[in-house]
Amino acid sequence: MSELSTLKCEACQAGAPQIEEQELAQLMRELPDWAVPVRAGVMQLERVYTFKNFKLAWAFANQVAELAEAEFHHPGILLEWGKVTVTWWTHAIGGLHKNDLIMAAKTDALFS
Ligand SMILES: C[C@H](O)[C@H](O)[C@H]1CNC2=NC(N)=NC(=O)C2=N1
Repeated sequence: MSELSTLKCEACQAGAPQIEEQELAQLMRELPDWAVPVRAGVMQLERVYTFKNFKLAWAFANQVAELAEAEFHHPGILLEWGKVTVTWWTHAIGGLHKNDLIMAAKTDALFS
């Protein structure tokens, strides 16, 4: 269990700073299976989880949705046959906040 996954998201509003590059690099060591794409200038965290069939992928997608609602921090979730792609970023700041890394670690904890 990563240390990140034990943390709680902090309330984050527009104007909050994006995570610093150095802290991001350090914390990404706890998220080895996640990529950091930049889309339309927005830095994101993304991981593809694979499953034996659609039903298992669907169940995991639902768990991620429940987690997001519980933390009131929401990802992009792409559900396909045997795959779920989860993308975290903070809409309010148009980039990555430490909350996104916490949520990525919590998402990994659902999968393990
Ligand atoms: C209105 C606004 O979307 C809400 O305050 C919350 C909901 N969930 C959220 N989720 C994410 N990923 N980023 C946000 O900025 C965000 N804001």
